[in-house]
Amino acid sequence: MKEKNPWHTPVTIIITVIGVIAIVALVTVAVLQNMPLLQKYKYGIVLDAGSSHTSLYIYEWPAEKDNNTGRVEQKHSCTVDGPGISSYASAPPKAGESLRACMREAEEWVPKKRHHETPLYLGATAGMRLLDMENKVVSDKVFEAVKGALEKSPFSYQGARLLKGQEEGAFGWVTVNYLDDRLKQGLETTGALDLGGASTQISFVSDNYDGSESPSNSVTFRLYGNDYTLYTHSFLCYGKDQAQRIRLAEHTQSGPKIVADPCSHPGYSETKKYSVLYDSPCVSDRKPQGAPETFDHTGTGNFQECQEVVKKVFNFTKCKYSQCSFNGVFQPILQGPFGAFSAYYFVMDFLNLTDTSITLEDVKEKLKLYCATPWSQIVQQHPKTKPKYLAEYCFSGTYILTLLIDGYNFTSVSYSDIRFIKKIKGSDAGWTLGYMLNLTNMIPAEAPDTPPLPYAGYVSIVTIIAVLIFILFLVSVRPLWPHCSKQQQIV
Ligand SMILES: O=P(O)(O)OP(=O)(O)OP(=O)(O)OC[C@H]1O[C@@H](n2cnc3c(O)ncnc32)[C@H](O)[C@@H]1O
Repeated sequence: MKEKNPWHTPVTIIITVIGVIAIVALVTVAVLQNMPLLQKYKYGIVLDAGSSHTSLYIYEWPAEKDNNTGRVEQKHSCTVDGPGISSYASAPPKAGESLRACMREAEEWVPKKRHHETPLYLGATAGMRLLDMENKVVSDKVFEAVKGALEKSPFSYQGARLLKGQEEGAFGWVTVNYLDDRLKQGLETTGALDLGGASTQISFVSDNYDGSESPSNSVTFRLYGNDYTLYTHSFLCYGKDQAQRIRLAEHTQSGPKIVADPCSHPGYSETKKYSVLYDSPCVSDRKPQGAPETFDHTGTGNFQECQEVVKKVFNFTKCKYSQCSFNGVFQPILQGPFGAFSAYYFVMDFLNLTDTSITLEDVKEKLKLYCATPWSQIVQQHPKTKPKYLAEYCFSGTYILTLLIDGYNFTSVSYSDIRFIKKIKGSDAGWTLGYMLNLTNMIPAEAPDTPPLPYAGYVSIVTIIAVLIFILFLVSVRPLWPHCSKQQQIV
């Protein structure tokens, strides 16, 4: 006699098989329906036409995300050979030609099938702002030349324009905070310090700034459901190249033949043209009368004296607001942290001073030693560095410290809130990404709705519920089974 297993009846087997098939089908459909699709990307290109040079940035983001809410990252950058487009004032068509190599590179980096839908922007900054002030006709010709070159590309050309200083500052702030994920998460924001060749920008959110005092310094944003009133100011002529001109103009008011410069290394000597030094709207009205054609720019390498000379670049006498930075410009109380990029980074990185936990006293001591180092030794130690940069690091470091401390009122305590940065998560810090995010509406005003569960959670819950339903079903039909009695069967 063998006891027959009640589960081995045909009805039970059929129900079980159907149930298992149903569970497998349900889970498979749930998994397939929600499986991430093969990643496809969209692209955007921005050209930063700066005073010293032009850079091209290619950005990429996942194509399948709704409302373009996927994370945007820098895929590639290309530095255009030669100077900034404003330097082609005497030969505007060359400004357009200069972009050709980087545009060709972009065609290789962006998949061909995406070319026609990839937006292409060019934004020109302080170099073109100065040229525009100096000679509007010529600056228009330079713009025509670059527009002509960009229109010929296979990308979706969206325009080349002059950025306002305020836009440059605000979009730099957007970039830094977007890359740091501070906007999406509604975290306290980071201020942005940008030092270019011809202008410098400071942008930050301060609890004691609501835009009512000096409204021209305020920019308001609503991003991911949060409102921001940003303080921003751009100082034209206070980028490091133009500040160097203003400082040298102070030295050369009497048109001397020899200029003994405390901001250049001892032993440094270079013959320079007065016409070149004063060829900028930042200094052209100060050109000394009856000066010789050239002067000998020699170095004495004295940091303290250099600091004194650099301080003269700023005007601290007048302020019609509750508080000012310099030149009578309103600035609310600083509120950090801050990210300092472009020339702030290039210079402080070269001088090994990006670590802001070093005290300001130590930073000054290091600069003092660096400025006093003979020029021959500097050249020998840095054979690969561009001589133009090398000759100016003592000035540039001194200028950065003076701008931050005397100009913007950073103290020995708040100085440590500054981070000198080049890239954040692989993307360059600068205005270009913020500009593209804004023009493509990629940062929504309201926080996008997100599914209540992540993908893995969703699949797990569907599986568990399916198994539970099946068990429940089996239990509920059990009394109907024909051979489910506890009696033994005689076989
Ligand atoms: O914003 P604007 O004012 O138009 O200027 P830009 O766009 O040309 O300014 P960048 O940020 O590209 O560069 C800022 C300055 O840093 C200089 N620079 C670039 N690389 C450098 C390096 O490695 N060392 C020192 N200086 C550098 C450059 O010549 C500029 O004077």
